[in-house]
Amino acid sequence: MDDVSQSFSYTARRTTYLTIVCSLGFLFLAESGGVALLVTLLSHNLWLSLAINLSHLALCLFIMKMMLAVLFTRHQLTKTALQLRYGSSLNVQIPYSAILDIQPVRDMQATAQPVSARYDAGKQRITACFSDQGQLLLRCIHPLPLKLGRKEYQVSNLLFNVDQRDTFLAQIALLRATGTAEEPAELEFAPVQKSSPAPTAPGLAGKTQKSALPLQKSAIRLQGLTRTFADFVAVDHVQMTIQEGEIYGFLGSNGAGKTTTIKMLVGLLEPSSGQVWMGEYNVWQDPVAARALIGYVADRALLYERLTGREFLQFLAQIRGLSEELAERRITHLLEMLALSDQAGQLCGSYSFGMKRKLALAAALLHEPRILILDEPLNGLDPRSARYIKDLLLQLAAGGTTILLSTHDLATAEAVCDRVGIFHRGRLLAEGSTSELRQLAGAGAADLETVFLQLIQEQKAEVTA
Ligand SMILES: Nc1ncnc2c1ncn2[C@@H]1O[C@H](COP(=O)(O)OP(=O)(O)OP(=O)(O)O)[C@@H](O)[C@H]1O
Repeated sequence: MDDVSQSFSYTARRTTYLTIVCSLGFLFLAESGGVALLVTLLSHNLWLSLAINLSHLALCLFIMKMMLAVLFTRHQLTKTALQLRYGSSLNVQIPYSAILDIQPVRDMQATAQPVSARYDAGKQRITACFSDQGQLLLRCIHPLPLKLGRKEYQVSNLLFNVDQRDTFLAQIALLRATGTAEEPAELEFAPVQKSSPAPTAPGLAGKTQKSALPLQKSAIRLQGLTRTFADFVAVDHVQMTIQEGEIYGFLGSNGAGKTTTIKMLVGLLEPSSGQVWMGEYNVWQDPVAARALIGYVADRALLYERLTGREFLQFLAQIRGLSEELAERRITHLLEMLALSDQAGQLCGSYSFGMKRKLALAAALLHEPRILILDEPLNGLDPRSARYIKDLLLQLAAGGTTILLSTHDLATAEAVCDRVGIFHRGRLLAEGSTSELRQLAGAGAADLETVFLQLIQEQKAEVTA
């Protein structure tokens, strides 16, 4: 087994539990002892009474052992996996790479059940709790075959308790970040270079300056992505890789193909050819798993006009399967963060355009997606809100969220994006950081606007030549 980084027990209410178990054990022992004594007196058979007494004692010890076992809960964080141990029936290892997320919850129902670990086939859940304090719900990316007792089950999520829940979450977040970087064997794709030029950029390939990145997982990958409408090629063999935690901007004039590309990424428009991956999932072969990773804000916000802002978010939280308590906490936080708290009780239909966009962003962030895809996120926002959203995007990316946004606003791209991809007539003309693109465009390109116009000009010249 790997080195144990930290181990967590669960002791809340241990004394109360121990008192209850001991009292019950004592009562059971006294009662069964009385019955055994009665049998001895009535039967006058020494061997029979001895056998009855011994079997009662064995039964008592067995029940006590079962009930006390849960007190020896011990969860360990190793370099690559979380080892969950609860009583004598559950002892499983879950690799960090298999974990979708871990959320604090409070499921009272779970603790109203017997204390032994159990499996719920409907939810594909193992519940290993004996208190509603310090509960965590771990969701797996894929159902995992895990053993409970002697049986193996397909498990999508596990409910368990830990002491020091916040420390546990912080520690596991750290280990997941470092643990995955130490697992090159699990990388779906070879490490790529930050500004690998798009093969669909004739005449420009090789011009971008490459800068090597530390080993990272790709969050989004497009391979030969193409979409035609009748004879018109709206997106033409686009090839790109976006790394985890990167902010990537799609730049391009009207009709360049940005929205069409985004729609294919989020599973709304089927590509004519080519492939798209979100993390390890192919969007068109494994759509449910891929979409679970994404938060998406369309260029036109679609809201339920007859619900209030808060009701709309509550409705989406239910669809996303968030517990009521967690949903309320996140909704309140997001409404505050996006300065919508005062309007949360008003109907969405009465919201201004900018407010609708902010509410759509809150909706996309509800399930804390690993990948955020935003089509023109700053359109229609006042300068203060726009500034606020930009800061928020930087914060999210610093926390590891991958962000892909499309924009016409070159200043935004320059201020926020790690890299930009310039689209023109459905093709990815060039990509790189703004300084790389400036170099690419040659002397005199002082800003992204000059680069953008120059690249498009070059492209026109190439087409006419
Ligand atoms: N459903 C459709 N049927 C036919 N043509 C379409 C369809 N959707 C998009 N197009 C065409 O594909 C091209 C790319 O459109 P897209 O919306 O992707 O551009 P864009 O870069 O997002 O533009 P903008 O910045 O103006 O939003 C356009 O010429 C558009 O007319």
